[in-house]
Amino acid sequence: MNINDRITVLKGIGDKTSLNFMKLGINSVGEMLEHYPRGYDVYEDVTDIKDVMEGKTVTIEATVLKSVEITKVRNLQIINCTVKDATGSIQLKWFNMPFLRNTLKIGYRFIFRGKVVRKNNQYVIEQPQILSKEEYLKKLNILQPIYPLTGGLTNNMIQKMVKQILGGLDLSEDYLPEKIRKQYDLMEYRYAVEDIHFPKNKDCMIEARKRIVFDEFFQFTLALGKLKKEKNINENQFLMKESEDCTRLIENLPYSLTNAQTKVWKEIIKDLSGDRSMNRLIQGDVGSGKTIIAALALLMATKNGYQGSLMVPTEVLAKQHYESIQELFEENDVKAQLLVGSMTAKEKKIAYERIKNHEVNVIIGTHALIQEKVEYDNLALVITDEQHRFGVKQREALKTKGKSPHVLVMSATPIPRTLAIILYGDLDISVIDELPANRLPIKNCVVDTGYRPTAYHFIEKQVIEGRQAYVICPMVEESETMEAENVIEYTEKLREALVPFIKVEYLHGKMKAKEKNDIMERFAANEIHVLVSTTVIEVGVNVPNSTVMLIENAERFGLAQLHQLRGRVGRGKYQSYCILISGSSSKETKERLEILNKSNDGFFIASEDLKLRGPGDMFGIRQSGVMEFKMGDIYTDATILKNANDAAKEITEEELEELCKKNPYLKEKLESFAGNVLI
Ligand SMILES: Nc1ncnc2c1ncn2[C@@H]1O[C@H](COP(=O)(O)OP(=O)(O)OP(=O)(O)O)[C@@H](O)[C@H]1O
Repeated sequence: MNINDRITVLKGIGDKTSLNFMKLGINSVGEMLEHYPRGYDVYEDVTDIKDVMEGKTVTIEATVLKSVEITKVRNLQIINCTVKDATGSIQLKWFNMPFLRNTLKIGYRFIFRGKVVRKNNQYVIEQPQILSKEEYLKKLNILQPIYPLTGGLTNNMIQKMVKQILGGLDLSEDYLPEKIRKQYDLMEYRYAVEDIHFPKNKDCMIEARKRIVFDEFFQFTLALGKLKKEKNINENQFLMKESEDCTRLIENLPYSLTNAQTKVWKEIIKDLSGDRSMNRLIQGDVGSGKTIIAALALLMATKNGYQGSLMVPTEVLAKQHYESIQELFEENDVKAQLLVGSMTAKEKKIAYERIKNHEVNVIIGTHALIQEKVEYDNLALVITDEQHRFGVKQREALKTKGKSPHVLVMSATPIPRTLAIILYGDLDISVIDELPANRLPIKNCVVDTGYRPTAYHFIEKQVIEGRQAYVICPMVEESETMEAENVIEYTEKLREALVPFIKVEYLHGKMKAKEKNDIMERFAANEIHVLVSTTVIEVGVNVPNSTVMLIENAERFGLAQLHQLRGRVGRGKYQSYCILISGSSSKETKERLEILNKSNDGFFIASEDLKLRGPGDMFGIRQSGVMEFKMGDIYTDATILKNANDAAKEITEEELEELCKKNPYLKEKLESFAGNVLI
C-alpha cells in the first residue's frame, strides 16, 4: 500500500462509500491516516445515581425497577424505564426501540451509559447504551476516538480503515531527523499515528498528539521560511506621496482618530512612501476601528493615481464596505466598484472593463477580486483580512504588469506578538490597542434558558427605544441542514413571543447571496429590528444601532468566537448588552463563560481561555476561524509552535531536499501551506 493510493484500495470502500469519505476531504490513504479524531470518548467509572449531574455523560450500574412503558407521540415511540441502585432511582428514555422491552426485565441488572438531561424537573438519561459488566470492563478507561463524520460514515468505519492502513503501510522510516526528535523529545511518527488513532492511554495520546502537532507546525514554518527566501525583497514599485485629501478626510470625520489609529496610519504612510513595498498586518480588537485606516490607505493610493482593492470574506461584508466607503469618499472623487460572485455574467463583464480601463480606482469584493479574468490597470494596494491571505499563486494573479502591490492584512485575532511574528512570516505588525473613547463597555450576563422570557422582554424594551438586536443560534456540527432549521424555528418562536410590531427576520449561510444582502440592508436601515442568525454575521458586520447580542447555546462556541460575536454590538454610542444563554450547567462551562462576563478585552480572554484549557487539551473547544491547523491550536500549543519554528529555521536547503525525498508527502504539504500563506 502507498500513501498516495486512492482509498478504494481499502477493503470495504467501494465507489459509493468513497463519495462519503470524499465529503470529508479524504481521497487518499494518506488523507485517511491524517483524519485525526476530534476527541475521545472515555468510559468513566460507575457513578451513584444520587450523584448524576445534568449535561454530563454518566455510567450507572442499576437494576430495572418497573416494567418498561411505551408511549406514542405522533410517529415516535418513547420507551421509559425506571432503574435504581443503592443510592436512588432514575428514569431512562429511548426512542423507537420497542424491542428493548425484552431486554429490560424487572430485577435485571445492567450498566447504562448516556447523557443526563432535565425533563419536567427530573433527571433523565436519554438513549443510554446498555452494556453487560464484561463489555463495560473491557472498555473502561480506554480512549475511544471520535472522528469528524458526515452522513453514511461512523466512527467504527473510520477506525477499521485506519487499522487496515496501519497494517498495510510501511511507516518505519521517519522523515524527521533523529537530532530534532531527540532535541524536542518527540516520538517516532509511526507510533504517533498509531497512538493518535488507538491510544493505549491518555499519556500516550498526549505524546502522539505532540508529535503530530509538531509536524504540522514544522511543515508550516518550513514553508514560510522557504517562501521568505524565494521572495525578492520588493523595492517599492508604487511610490506614493502623502495626500492632503487624507488629512482633510480625517478632519471631517464625525469623530477623532484614537492615538492608536493615528500611530498606525502614520506607519502606513511611511510604508507607502518608503523604499520597500508594504507588507503589514494590523491587529486590533473587534470594533477598534480598522476600517477607517483601510479606507485612508485606499484613498492615498487613488490620489497617487493608482488603484486599490479591499477583499473581504463574505458578500454581505463586501456590500457593507462598498456602501460605507462610497459615503465616506463622497467628496473625494473616488470611483468604487463592487465585485462579488453573485453578480451576473453581464455585470461582471462591465466591472472587468471598468477595472481594466481605470474607470474605477477602488475595488471592493470577495474572492472574485483575484479571479483570472480580472485585469487591473495599476493595482498598487491590496487590503485583505487574515483569513484570506493570498498564497503565492493568487499573488501572481494580482501582479500588475509584473509589479507587486503593497499588502495590508487586517486581523481581529488576539495573538500574542511572539506568536504573530512566527505565524505571519515577515509581515510588519501594527497594533490598534485602544478602543474609541465614546464607547461604553458592553454589559454582559451568563444565564440559563429559564431567563429567556426576561431576555425577550429586555429586547422589546430596547427596540421600543429605537435600538436593534441580534440573536445567534449555534451551528449544528453534523447536520448542516439543521442549522437553517434551527434559525427558522427560533424566528417563529420569537415572532410569537415579542409584541407584533417588532420585525424579526433570519439569516443563515445557506441563503442565496442576494437574500442575505437584502436582509442585511434592511437590518442596517432599521427596517428589521431583531435579526436571528447563525454565525455568518461573525466577522465585521457593523450596525452601530444594535445594542443587544443574545447568544443561544453559548457553551457550544469557543471564547474567541463568542468575543467576535459580541463585537457586533457596542460599536456606537449606546450602552450595549451581551446575553449568553447556556444550555449546560456544568462547572467548566460556567467558568469559561465567566471569563467573557468579566472582560471585554480580546487578549485577556484568549490568555484566560488558554489557562483554563491547558496545553494538550484536545477536548476543549478549538478557537475558530484563523490559522486552522488540523490538530495544532496556536494558543494551547504555543510552545510546540515555537519549538517547531526553531527547528525549521535550522534546516538547510540540502537537508530540506533530503526530507522531501524521505517523505513524498512533504513537498505537496509545503506547497499547500504556501498556497495559503501571504508573503
Ligand atoms: N476613533 C473613533 N471614534 C469613534 N468611532 C470610531 C472611531 N474609529 C472607528 N469608529 C467607528 O467604530 C465602529 C467600528 O469600527 P470598524 O468597523 O472599523 O471596526 P473594526 O476594527 O473593523 O472591527 P471588526 O474587527 O469587528 O470588524 C464603526 O462604526 C466606526 O465608524
